[in-house]
Amino acid sequence: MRNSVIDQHISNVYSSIENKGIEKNVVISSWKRCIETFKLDPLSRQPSRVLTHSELQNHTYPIEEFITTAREGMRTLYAQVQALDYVVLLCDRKGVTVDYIGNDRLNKELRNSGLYLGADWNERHAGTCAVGTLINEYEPMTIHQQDHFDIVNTTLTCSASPILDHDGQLLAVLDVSALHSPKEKSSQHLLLKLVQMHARFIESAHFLNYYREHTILKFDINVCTLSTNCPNLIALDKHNVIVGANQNARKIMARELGIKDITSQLLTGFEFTSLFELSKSEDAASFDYYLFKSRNTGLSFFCDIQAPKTKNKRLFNPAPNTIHDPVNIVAAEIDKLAGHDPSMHKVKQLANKFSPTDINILIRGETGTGKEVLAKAIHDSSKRSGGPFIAVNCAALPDSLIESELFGYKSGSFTGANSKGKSGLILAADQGTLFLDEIGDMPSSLQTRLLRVLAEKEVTPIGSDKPIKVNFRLISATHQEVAPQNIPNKNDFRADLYHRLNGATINLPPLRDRQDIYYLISKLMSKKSNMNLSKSSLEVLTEYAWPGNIRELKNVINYASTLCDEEGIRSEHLPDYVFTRDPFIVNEHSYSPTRHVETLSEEGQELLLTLRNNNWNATASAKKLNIGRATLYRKMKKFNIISPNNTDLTY
Ligand SMILES: Nc1ncnc2c1ncn2[C@@H]1O[C@H](COP(=O)(O)OP(=O)(O)OP(=O)(O)O)[C@@H](O)[C@H]1O
Repeated sequence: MRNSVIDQHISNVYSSIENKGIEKNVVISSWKRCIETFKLDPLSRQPSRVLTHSELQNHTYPIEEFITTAREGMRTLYAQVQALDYVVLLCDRKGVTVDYIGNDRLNKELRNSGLYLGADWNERHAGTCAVGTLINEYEPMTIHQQDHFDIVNTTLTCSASPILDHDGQLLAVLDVSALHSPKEKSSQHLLLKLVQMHARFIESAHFLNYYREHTILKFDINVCTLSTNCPNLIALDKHNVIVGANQNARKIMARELGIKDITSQLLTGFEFTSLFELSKSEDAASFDYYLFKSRNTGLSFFCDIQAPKTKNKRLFNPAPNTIHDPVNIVAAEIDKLAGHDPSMHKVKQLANKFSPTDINILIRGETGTGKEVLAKAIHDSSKRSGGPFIAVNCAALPDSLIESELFGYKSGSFTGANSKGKSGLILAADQGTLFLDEIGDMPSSLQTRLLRVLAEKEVTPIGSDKPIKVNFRLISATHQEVAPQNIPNKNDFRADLYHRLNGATINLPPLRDRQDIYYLISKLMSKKSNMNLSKSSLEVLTEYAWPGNIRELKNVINYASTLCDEEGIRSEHLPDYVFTRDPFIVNEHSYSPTRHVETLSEEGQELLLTLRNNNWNATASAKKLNIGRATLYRKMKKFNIISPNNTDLTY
């Protein structure tokens, strides 16, 4: 940056805070705070403060469900500003970026400038900036280029709007920012309006989600807004007592009651009919709606009544779509697979895109990451959902049975066969979806047969010469690398079959890389009534590496909920091994093979548990198992068990 620009900025900052006569504005008040309260230096060139993964989780956990709700609004906003290279940030009430949508192409620059997930935009660290200054001033604002306090931020432009909760308190901040923009601040005027509008959408979505188990009155003077983005919302309990109202409805009620403070608790607890008179509309154009009239001011409103949703149906579903964006709406079956996590967001987008098609999908991911659950969600949201979903684990079937199980056989075709014959699992999937798990374990002779079925769309049972037409969608899964070009020495997976299976690939992230573990825990715990999880046990579960992924998490939740009392799960109810930070050496560059105790055979489980109980000491473990050390190593290799420290046990 040129020296003259820097000098000008510094002189502006210091002269304006000293100039008593100058008109007070939010930027100058903020500069003053930065110097006098936060003791910041505009020349410090502080790199942006970015939280670590676990620090960030402390900010995302408490508002996990809200983040999921806000996502839809962020996406619609991003769709409108993307072409101009703006990014969308959602920050919590402390200024930490808890969600982010931006252009991958500019990733490095955006990260360096703090326009990224985990960046802390609190004024205390970042100086004057739209998010941080809004948190202090409580009003929508644009902080443009030289308005920023720290010299490193003076090329940015940021426009932010508050998102308030149903008590009128600051819940989050929605922001759009860009690395470069025209010099004039007025160029950002429309962007600020856009951000404010989307902040209101998100507030409404959050309100509707929060009060989903209550009756909700959507009302307005204008009948047209009732079915889209209704500005006024009131929630009633089953006795018609007002339990919540959004900002606009609070203003209307405050007028009605003659109360000035719209954040006041006084605005709830009234029986609705003591304030308003409700009747059915007689106007033909709006006969679907009710009318209500205020008893004091005489104002009339059209009203739509939304009945309470049942608990189970809505729990953890994102907010109802107050924002209409048909292209981006993710099918509910797919959406509920994950909470707020960037890589699962991509998975959901891909699954949503491919589910209506008949493209063959290959799902890759470590054991227990939810490959079958994803395949079922794709099936359930596809046009084949009325048909069968047939799941076959190729690794679990012995080679001798897999052919007859899959392709079926004619009566008397081989010794031991059922005398009536069997139609086979491929035919059972007719009109539905066939899910072939562990496809990498399919014997090579059967790969050729499967390829033929896929190419000709007909199956010939063993012992028959009559092919039968079959119509199914194939989803396959693997925890290992099957792409032929990536395994030059492994020629037993046919390249032509690989290409046929892999119309599209979806990579499922391992649980240790996901940011929505809290969502998954809540989801798994919601099946147990009134179950709580203490903060310390949540921290333990967050730090653990989860080699067995969601399957292991599910087992741990089941284990702990069996041991715990009515107060819920505390650390002492968790199994010992989750306190180990690094239970296995996990190779991040390949699909790690089965290493989790529950996924091993009985022999493997015994071996793993003995090693764990003997602190991975080879001599002690071998002695306990009554085998030699060489046999111990051989067995470890067989079951792919690797010591956490990998030094005392080498092969
Ligand atoms: N999104 C999810 N929400 C809740 N439970 C899940 C989710 N995904 C997976 N699970 C649970 O985790 C377990 C493992 O899931 P699944 O069988 O789909 O994994 P997988 O990757 O196919 O495993 P494998 O590779 O061993 O076949 C199951 O009990 C499943 O119910």
